[in-house]
Amino acid sequence: MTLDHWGEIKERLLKTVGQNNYTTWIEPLVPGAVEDGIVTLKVPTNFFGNYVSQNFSDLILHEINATGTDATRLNFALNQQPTPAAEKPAPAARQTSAAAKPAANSQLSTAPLDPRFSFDNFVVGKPNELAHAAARRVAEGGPVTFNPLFLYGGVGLGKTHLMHAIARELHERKPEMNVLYLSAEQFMYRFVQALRDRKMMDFKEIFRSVDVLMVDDVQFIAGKDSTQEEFFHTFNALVDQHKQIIISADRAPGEIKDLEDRVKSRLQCGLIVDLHPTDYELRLGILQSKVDVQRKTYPDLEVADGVLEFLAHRITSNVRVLEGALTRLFAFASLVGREIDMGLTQDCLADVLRASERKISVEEIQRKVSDHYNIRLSDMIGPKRLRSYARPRQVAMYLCKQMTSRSLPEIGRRFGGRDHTTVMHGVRRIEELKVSDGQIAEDLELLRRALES
Ligand SMILES: Nc1ncnc2c1ncn2[C@@H]1O[C@H](COP(=O)(O)OP(=O)(O)OP(=O)(O)O)[C@@H](O)[C@H]1O
Repeated sequence: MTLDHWGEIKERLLKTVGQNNYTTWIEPLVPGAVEDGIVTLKVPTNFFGNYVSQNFSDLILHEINATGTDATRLNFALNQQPTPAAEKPAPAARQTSAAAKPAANSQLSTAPLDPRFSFDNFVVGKPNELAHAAARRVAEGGPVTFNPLFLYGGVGLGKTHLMHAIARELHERKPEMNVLYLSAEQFMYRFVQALRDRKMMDFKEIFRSVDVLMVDDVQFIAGKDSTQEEFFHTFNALVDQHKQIIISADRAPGEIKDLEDRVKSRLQCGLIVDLHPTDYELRLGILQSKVDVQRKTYPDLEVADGVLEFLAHRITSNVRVLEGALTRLFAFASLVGREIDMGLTQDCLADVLRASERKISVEEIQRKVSDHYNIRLSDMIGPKRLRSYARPRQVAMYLCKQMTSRSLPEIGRRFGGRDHTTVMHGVRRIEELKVSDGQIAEDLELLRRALES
């Protein structure tokens, strides 16, 4: 039996996966036989089949069933005859490797680029300005000055956004360049696949033929010895040829556990830049820019004064959460036909607000800070005015002000019943020192990370 309604199934998938994913991953599929609930789909390469299987098989199964065929499982088989769709490189591949060398081009597929992730809609503020500037520089595609560019930062702070923006910009400026963007997980996956299919020569050729290699979330290969080894060789081969490498991770190379020293030291050779946790101004800027995007879908919805400021103040965890909150707010407001004001925000985002409230407590901050400076908690909170206690105390007050929604008097109360002016003085002092004293800036950064992890 063959699969009926493939056209309709594809149309439904287009709606769920979006145009980009559709053209790259769904369009080239060719329906085959249906036997005992197993639907065969023909795919142009093994890699392609595995990617679709991992990412879209549930959806595809769902849509097949929705159009009346009883299907329990998908089977991906190599398509022996090239299909019109498979003959063309997938758009995502074209996006980043328009003029790839012929030998590599037929095999070079790259992770799809998210159309929302461009430099135009990346909001720049103090915490990310360096990372942004470095990303812009490599996106010019000029001579390689630092190799690799290593971007790191906590969850949801824009690493993937910047990586996609670089790939996109490189493609636009230098379409002849062969740019390969993929996650470290995909790197490993393709490596393992090549080993299994005895295609290591092809694998090496593909990876060594790129002009720019971009690997997202490199911490993923920690502890995976043979993948690390292959990554190391790929890395060296490309650096020797003066090809640009761009890497992202959730922490600095030296802090990635179970990463071989030689890989660490390679990663440390270039420029390492850090996406710092967002500050209030950046969060507000991001919210404003995301409101402009939402307005395209909901032109009639107004956001009352104070709502964005409130969100920027309260949701400090990461940009993804902030973005999700705003999307939910617009969808909810349009459903219930209400204006987006503080009342609606509180109703609609109660869970998010509670979670971010719960996230970091004054006590946690006090504990982390006293551990960090190796002093007793009671000394930090107590009355002693020795500098070795007073400075950590001010650091802790500063972090409480920044990372919790507690007021100055409340913070004062929890620091041994101090007055709010003492807290204010402490916060100001740390703000000054943050600029003039590298050690304090570093301490704050480490503490903030530890608290947010
Ligand atoms: N400065 C920014 N301007 C606009 N949007 C941003 C900014 N920073 C992050 N975002 C948005 O936040 C979301 C999360 O960003 P992204 O996926 O790049 O995070 P990440 O650092 O790669 O996180 P993860 O560690 O989970 O992989 C994305 O939708 C991204 O567009």
